[in-house]
Amino acid sequence: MAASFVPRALFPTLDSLPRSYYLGHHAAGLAKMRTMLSQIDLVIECRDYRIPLTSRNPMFEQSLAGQERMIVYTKKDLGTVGGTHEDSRRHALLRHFHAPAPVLFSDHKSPRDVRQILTHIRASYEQQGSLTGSHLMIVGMPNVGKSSLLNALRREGVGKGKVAHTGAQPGITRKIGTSVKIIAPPEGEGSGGVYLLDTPGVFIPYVPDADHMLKLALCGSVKDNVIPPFTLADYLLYHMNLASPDLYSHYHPPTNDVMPLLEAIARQTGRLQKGGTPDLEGTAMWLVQRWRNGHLGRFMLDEVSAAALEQYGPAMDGEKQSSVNQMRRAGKEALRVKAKARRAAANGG
Ligand SMILES: Nc1nc2c(ncn2[C@@H]2O[C@H](COP(=O)(O)OP(=O)(O)OP(=O)(O)O)[C@@H](O)[C@H]2O)c(=O)[nH]1
Repeated sequence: MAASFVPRALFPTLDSLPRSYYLGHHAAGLAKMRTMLSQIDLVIECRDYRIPLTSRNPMFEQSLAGQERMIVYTKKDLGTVGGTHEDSRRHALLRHFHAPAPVLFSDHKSPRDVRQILTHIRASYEQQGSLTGSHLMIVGMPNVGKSSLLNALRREGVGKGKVAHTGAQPGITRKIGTSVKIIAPPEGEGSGGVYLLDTPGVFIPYVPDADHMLKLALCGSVKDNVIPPFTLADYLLYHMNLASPDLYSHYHPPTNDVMPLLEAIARQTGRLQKGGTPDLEGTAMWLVQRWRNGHLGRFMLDEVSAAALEQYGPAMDGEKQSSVNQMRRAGKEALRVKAKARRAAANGG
């Protein structure tokens, strides 16, 4: 690495970025989730490990108040190389932060991680002693890995294959599905067992500022057409430089300028348009996708420290409360628009 290279300490504030992100079906999903909570014994709340703070949603937390829940930090493998002292420190802080709710960390491809989650689920089920079985709901931001976890729990729990669709774009799970069995009833008992319900990405990301929006977009919780590809690639470059410019040294020497990096990658990987000009936009999305798949470094986007968690503490300040109200209003408006469109379609336009 060039000794003189100094990474940007801050990413420039981008006032033009959209700060709210809203999908109509989220509102309907959230409303439906609320009506179903009374039949749910345990909520499994998935959060993206790389953004433990940014993935918070006060509105969602309000809806779950008083519900027994378990927090699962998904995509652990993308935020860390694993097994370091730093990981243990971070895990301890997050466990303390969410107490008394149990906190687990998962890579959906790790049978060990999935079995640990199953052990907690089983303990909760046995404690309830329900004869009719235990009903769980899995919730979390779009694209956080809910369906992958559901499939993994089912695979490890009852040895059955994939039921829920997974995908690299947010919003794959659109309808609240039926429940699937993940733990069989005890031997000799016909009824019982543990059933898990998949929900759509009802955990609408809470986006108070551009930095939140960029992190959510980089992690794939916001559709890729919301943030311009160059902005997203530049934001990734900013984080790669903070982690280590060696991450892209194969393509370019350390730089704070994303365009020459994209051009170098486009040429080296053959991403060229007619006439041989580099396809910079396509390369920007390819770069982001490479990172999302763990090929350009595994690092956190949120710094997890006691002070940062304190700042994000459970108390909701005025600003957050007003954001919750805004989201509620946006939700109601989206439902009104949808209902109007349906009425218009029923009346023949
Ligand atoms: N590396 C890694 N990738 C994961 C993990 N969990 C999920 N993914 C990937 O993340 C993407 C989204 O996963 P899904 O399970 O479809 O996410 P979802 O929360 O059900 O998505 P929505 O349907 O949009 O709400 C897929 O490409 C998965 O392969 C994980 O633990 N590690």
